[in-house]
Amino acid sequence: MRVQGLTKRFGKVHALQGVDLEVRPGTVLGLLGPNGAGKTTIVRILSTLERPDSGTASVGGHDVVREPHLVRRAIAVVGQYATVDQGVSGRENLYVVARLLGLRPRAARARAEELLELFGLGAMAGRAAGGYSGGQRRRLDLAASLIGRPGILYLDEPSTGLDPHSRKELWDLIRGLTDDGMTLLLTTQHMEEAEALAGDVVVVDRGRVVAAGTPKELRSRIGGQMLHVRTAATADLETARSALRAAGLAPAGDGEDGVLRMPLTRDDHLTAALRALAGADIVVTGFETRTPSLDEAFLALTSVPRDREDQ
Ligand SMILES: Nc1ncnc2c1ncn2[C@@H]1O[C@H](COP(=O)(O)OP(=O)(O)OP(=O)(O)O)[C@@H](O)[C@H]1O
Repeated sequence: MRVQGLTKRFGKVHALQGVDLEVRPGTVLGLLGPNGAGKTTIVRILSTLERPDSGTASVGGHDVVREPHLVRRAIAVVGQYATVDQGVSGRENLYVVARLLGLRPRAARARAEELLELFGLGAMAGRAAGGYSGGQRRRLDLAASLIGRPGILYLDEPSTGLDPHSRKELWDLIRGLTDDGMTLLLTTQHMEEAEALAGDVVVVDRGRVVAAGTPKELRSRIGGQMLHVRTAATADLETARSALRAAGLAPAGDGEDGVLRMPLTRDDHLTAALRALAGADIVVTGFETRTPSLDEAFLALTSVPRDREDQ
């Protein structure tokens, strides 16, 4: 899969502003970014559901604009919301998809059984899919997408809404797919998911690639420690943020949970932060350094200051 200089506008919204990325055959690329970053737009273009305004994209060697039918033949897409028919059994769901893809009844039945087994759905195969748990439904959806043996699979936020146990089960299944040589493009908002599944990660924010590398490289890029600042009054967090920015520092995230976070990428950052906060007219109730979590690393990568937006 190769994407070069992809742009896409929806009215005034610049959803993609020149995206480049590449997924090598047999690997998993994690496409990471916050809400509205442009992930779904990239996947929709690569699925031939949307045309780019400019730039090129090819999938399995086929251009998405000039050879959409060949692209569609090579891929399968698993969305955020299960597409299974809730009224019929898991077995029936897979059988119907297999028949729609042109398999004869006997081959369709065999393929359905094979996938039910592979995805640990054998025991509930005869029950209506509407009664399945979230994790079971997601597994059925994944199984349905694999019936035609696609070489390339797009997974859109595969574990959203699943509990930790079901999420791990799903991750194991997804890992198994690449052992069989499949190429995967995975979109997610969670660094943890990208690290669990993807060899390479591309971070997009506001329609641009802001970082690319292995999950480990991205985590190390923000340096060793993270500063956490709390203030007595919530409104003071904004004052603290402005004071840090004015001192040339780069606080990250929206402070939604009452904590302002900032990566400490240089030795003098901590002293500079102390000075900036001491000079602001606020009551600081917490000031501590921590090893960053993966999500904090991600936040730091996607926190482009507002004044640099859309330049
Ligand atoms: N059909 C559309 N019409 C208008 N605006 C759109 C359309 N599709 C996407 N957008 C806008 O383009 C931007 C990128 O959206 P996109 O859905 O690609 O983001 P995303 O990274 O997938 O977000 P999420 O994680 O929330 O799914 C957003 O500002 C969105 O509102």
